Amino acid sequence: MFKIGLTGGIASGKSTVLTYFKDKGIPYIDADIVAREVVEPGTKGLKAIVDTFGSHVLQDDGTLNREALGAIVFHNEEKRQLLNSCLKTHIRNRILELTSQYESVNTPILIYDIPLLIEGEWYTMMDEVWLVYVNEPTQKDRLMSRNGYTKEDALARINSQMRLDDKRSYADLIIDNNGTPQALTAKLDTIWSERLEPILQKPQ
Ligand SMILES: CC(C)(COP(=O)(O)OP(=O)(O)OC[C@H]1O[C@@H](n2cnc3c(N)ncnc32)[C@H](O)[C@@H]1O)[C@@H](O)C(=O)NCCC(=O)NCCS
Ligand SMILES: Nc1ncnc2c1ncn2[C@@H]1O[C@H](COP(=O)(O)OP(=O)(O)OP(=O)(O)O)[C@@H](O)[C@H]1O
Repeated sequence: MFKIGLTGGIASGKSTVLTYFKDKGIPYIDADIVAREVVEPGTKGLKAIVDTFGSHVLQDDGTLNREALGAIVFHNEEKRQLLNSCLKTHIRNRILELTSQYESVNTPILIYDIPLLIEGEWYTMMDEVWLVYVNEPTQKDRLMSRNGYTKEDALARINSQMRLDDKRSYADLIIDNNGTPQALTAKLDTIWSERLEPILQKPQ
């Protein structure tokens, strides 16, 4: 199974790139979805968060108050590390479990969308790392308009991740997404025909 680790920074365009390949029928694992699964009510992940941060990060219905927790962890490095340690093992185990399931049915290509692929050292298990790259002003503008964040909130989130420029040296392929959506699609068409179709055409 050919494993592609798709990464970038917050709002750099990973989901947009992933959607292109999803539409081509390529299986994927989305770490943001896994990170939501492992904090559903009744999970060990949610218990670890409540034990660490207190029950005020829960909503009345017992689900995680993501906004409240985000407001804490994206403005405080130490608290963010605490959150990471609450969830790291649960996220890791679930991603490895899903990987085995895809492996067992001879999936030819699996794409992992993992925002913290480099920081979390996931890149070591990938055959290729693809970085969706944007410059910081574009990243900030897209994040502000997608999430309605203030400039300060957008920068707090961007600064809580490794700089995109520092991620470049880990990448086998850099997908520049500073241009228009049409320019991105044209790049993805080339990647599809030059890199992925040949793998799919090989006898499995
Ligand atoms: C703090 C939380 C509750 C905020 O939730 P919210 O719905 O506002 O954001 P969402 O989960 O959609 O994440 C948006 C983006 O923030 C970035 N991000 C999320 N967690 C982190 C983190 N711990 N460190 C740096 N960036 C992060 C990622 O780029 C992600 O794509 C949530 O992000 C969370 O539970 N994070 C910890 C889990 C984690 O590490 N996720 C990253 C995937 S491996
Ligand atoms: N080339 C582009 N031109 C203009 N807007 C774009 C482009 N690519 C993506 N966007 C927009 O930028 C925002 C961020 O993109 P996307 O959600 O794909 O990023 P992401 O890396 O998956 O973010 P996150 O890590 O927060 O999940 C979205 O609103 C998306 O529609």
